[in-house]
Amino acid sequence: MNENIYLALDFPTWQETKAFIDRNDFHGVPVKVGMELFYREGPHLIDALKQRGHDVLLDLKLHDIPTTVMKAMRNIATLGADMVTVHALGGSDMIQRAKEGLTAGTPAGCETKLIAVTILTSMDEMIVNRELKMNGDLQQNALHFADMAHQNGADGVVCSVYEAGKIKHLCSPSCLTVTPGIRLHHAAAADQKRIATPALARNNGADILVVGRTVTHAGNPITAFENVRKEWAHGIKS
Ligand SMILES: O=c1ccn([C@@H]2O[C@H](COP(=O)(O)O)[C@@H](O)[C@H]2O)c(=O)[nH]1
Repeated sequence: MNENIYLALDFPTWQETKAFIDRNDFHGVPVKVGMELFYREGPHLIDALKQRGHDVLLDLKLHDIPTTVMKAMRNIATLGADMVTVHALGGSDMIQRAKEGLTAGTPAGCETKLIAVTILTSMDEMIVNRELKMNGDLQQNALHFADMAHQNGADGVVCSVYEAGKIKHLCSPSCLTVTPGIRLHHAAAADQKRIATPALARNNGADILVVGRTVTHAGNPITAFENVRKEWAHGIKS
């Protein structure tokens, strides 16, 4: 069952990942694979997860010169992930070439969607304006990156819950909004800055939730995941 809730498999090894999935009966749940696990286990991991019935968001956040990204994407396309990420900060040419590589490498009958990261949810105005010296409002910058990525071939964007509805309004209802930084009430933000509950994500019109530590570090991951599902499906009953 795909409810568009992707569980972030931020574990060091496949052995630990598999043990977590099996222990909590998260079989067939859509998953996000990031750098930590992918750099340890390599490309065969994607096939292993697909064989076990998981939809896979491969979150490698490519950001390099356009030719390098195009060639990397041509290889990534053969892995069979459902979505793959690049940084929008790479610019319009990089995004176009990423799409070109993805299209060229994708086997017939398969599809891997290209998703562009706008502004990381671990960043706030302090970082964006004062450290990175980006001008203007964080949200306006995120919307601009989303629009640029969409116009250059991205199928969707990674953004915080706070930008999701606005991005869909600006770009297109078909532009997928993938939202990390999800926390259940009272869960620690840790290194995230723009966090939100599943209920707010629902209210703000996000398409896809990425849930990591609010489930994986919970005392009871099954209950935590169930609570995410309930809020995402029904909001919070007052
Ligand atoms: O802007 C972004 C882009 C990607 N991520 C990734 O999502 C998960 C979130 O993990 P939590 O434990 O729920 O904080 C993680 O894998 C990040 O690499 C993001 O958080 N923000």
